[in-house]
Amino acid sequence: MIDNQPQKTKVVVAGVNLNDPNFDYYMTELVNLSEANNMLVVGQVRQNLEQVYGGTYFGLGKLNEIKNLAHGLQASAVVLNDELTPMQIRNIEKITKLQVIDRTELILEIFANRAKTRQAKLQVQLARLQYELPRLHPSENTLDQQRGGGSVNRGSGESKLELNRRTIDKQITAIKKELQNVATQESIKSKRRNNSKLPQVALVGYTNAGKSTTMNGLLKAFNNDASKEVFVKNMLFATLDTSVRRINFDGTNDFIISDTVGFISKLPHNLIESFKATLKEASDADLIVNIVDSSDSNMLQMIKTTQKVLHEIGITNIPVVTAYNKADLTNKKFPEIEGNDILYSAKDSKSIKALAKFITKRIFSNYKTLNIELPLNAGSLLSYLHENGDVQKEKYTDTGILVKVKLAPKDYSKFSIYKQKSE
Ligand SMILES: Nc1nc2c(ncn2[C@@H]2O[C@H](COP(=O)(O)OP(=O)(O)OP(=O)(O)O)[C@@H](O)[C@H]2O)c(=O)[nH]1
Ligand SMILES: [Mg+2]
Repeated sequence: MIDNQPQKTKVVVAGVNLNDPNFDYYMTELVNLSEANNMLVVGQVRQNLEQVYGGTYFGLGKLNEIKNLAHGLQASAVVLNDELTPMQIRNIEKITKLQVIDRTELILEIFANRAKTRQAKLQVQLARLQYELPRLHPSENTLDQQRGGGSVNRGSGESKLELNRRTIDKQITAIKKELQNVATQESIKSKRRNNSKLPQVALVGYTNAGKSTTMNGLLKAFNNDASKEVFVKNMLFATLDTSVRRINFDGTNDFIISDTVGFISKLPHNLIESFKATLKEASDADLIVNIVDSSDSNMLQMIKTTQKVLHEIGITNIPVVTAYNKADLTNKKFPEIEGNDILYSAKDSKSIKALAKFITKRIFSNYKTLNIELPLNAGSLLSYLHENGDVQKEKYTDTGILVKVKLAPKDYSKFSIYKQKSE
């Protein structure tokens, strides 16, 4: 049989611990990320420091330890747990004679390999160029085919560097423009959905927690259309886009459900920025379902990571429920609901039904009826209510417009200032 598996690159992972209680967890993630990038982790090195060395990140003794370990184990690269400065990377390469890959570059590379749609590809390309731009260096000039060292070539190197910068700047502008076009098309679609008044539920969470499997389980049980199913795979960042489906769990209440890109700690800032359009469904949601792999020993850190990323993308005041998935891999009884938590397995049909009920109850129980009096000249507010709520009564009086309307929580708080004094 022919082995089609590409040869794995042997690497050593290394990190500096600045007294961080989560350091072990970050190193575990780094190993998983390296493996997701087709690398074989053969060794680990760590150094406890009060602060990193400005020029070399690690101390010199530690760098020699990394060099000797890697050479002994035939590793060709060292993967580092932080985003390093270009100078630190160059110095470590010089001292260790190893290829140096920092955490940001590693994540960008995985995303680049996984991206399938035009939007995802553009988003990753943008983040990569933004990462590379400040890292251009005269001696590492990609346009300069004949690399020359020393002072003789410096002049030409610098002008080529300028040229390189301008080329990348131009590429960045072009990609941003194209992304804007894609985003406009997406936002038209999303506006159409918003105008249909349907509540939106976003499945979010740590990568590989089972968001897409959950989405498929729900679609299979309640939608019956196999063509609507999304991609599932046991690997980090299987999903890099947002899939949106209309669904109905109880025969009366339709809503929109979305599955999106998974999270991990220390997601590169540029990447989050570039993926904001993809994450828009989550920021517009009425309910966030944080899906967690309950069989993983790092479950608590994974929940915290998701909360942190949600905060970074500006999602702070949307109700969140936690769905503890993969209960079949634990010895706990499931499905089980407790307050805003559910323990379930996306692969178990009884669980999927319980999850559907759990979600339906939470989105629709949040809806409230409000009796308000709008000013007579507030026609635009009234049309907003017609578009976004269920207007049950509307009466013009001498002093204003009396309206009885059923609203989602986000609109409820906006309109409570118009509350009728006496009802
Ligand atoms: N045993 C078990 N495996 C599950 C369950 N849910 C999901 N999985 C598996 O977990 C792996 C990841 O599932 P996905 O649904 O792709 O996870 P995801 O959260 O969408 O991951 P990303 O898109 O990479 O962020 C797959 O191999 C699934 O088959 C579950 O309830 N039990
Ligand atoms: Mg997925």
